[in-house]
Amino acid sequence: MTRKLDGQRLVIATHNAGKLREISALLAPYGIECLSAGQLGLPEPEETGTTFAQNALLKAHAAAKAAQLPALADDSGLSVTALGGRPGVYTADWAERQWFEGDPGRDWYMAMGKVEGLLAQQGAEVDRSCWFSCTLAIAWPEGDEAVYEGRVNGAFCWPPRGTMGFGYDPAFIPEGHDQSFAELPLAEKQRISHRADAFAKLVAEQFGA
Ligand SMILES: O=c1nc[nH]c2c1ncn2[C@H]1C[C@H](O)[C@@H](COP(=O)(O)OP(=O)(O)OP(=O)(O)O)O1
Ligand SMILES: [Mg+2]
Repeated sequence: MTRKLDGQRLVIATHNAGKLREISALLAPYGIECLSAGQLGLPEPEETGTTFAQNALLKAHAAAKAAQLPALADDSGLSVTALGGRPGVYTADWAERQWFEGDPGRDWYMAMGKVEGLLAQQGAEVDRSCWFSCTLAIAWPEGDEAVYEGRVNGAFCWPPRGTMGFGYDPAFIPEGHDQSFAELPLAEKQRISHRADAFAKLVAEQFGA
């Protein structure tokens, strides 16, 4: 049986401000006090896994152990069909500035441009379909764990559009919409996103009857 959250406090084991905002909003109706990894001064573990689940578990266990509280981590990324699912688990790495110019920090525009560059090599008629994946992992200090996976399909658009959201949002148009995740109101992203899909499964198991 999966362990369930029984206390009020939960560490949100992410150093990404955009994720923290979305996860805190998704948790708001459930009376959970969210403590962020940044707020607690927790280190950012190296993401050595080769799957979203491995990385999410690694981040959740590291935070749970360090804070001695249950912790929720999110590992996510964008997979492009015509690129064989890349960048996938390596989506954040593609945005590392040092990858481009030996300079720490992240540059989403450069990373989206790298995806576009690889797609453009395949010609104007290239399949632009892609999907965002999100794996949420909860870990407890005693070692228990729970994993929830979500996905949203869409198309990679270029040039990027919109100013809301974070990361690759300006280049992603979810299926059934004409606007990118960075143009849609946050409430709509929170209804259909990969994170929302994983979160619905978490809610059903953790907070369900
Ligand atoms: O809704 C999203 N909208 C736009 N971009 C997104 C989204 N969800 C994930 N992404 C991108 C951001 C990052 O490049 C990668 C996740 O990488 P990932 O390692 O899971 O997160 P991260 O390093 O930014 O923060 P942390 O590990 O501290 O949670 O996928
Ligand atoms: Mg990361």
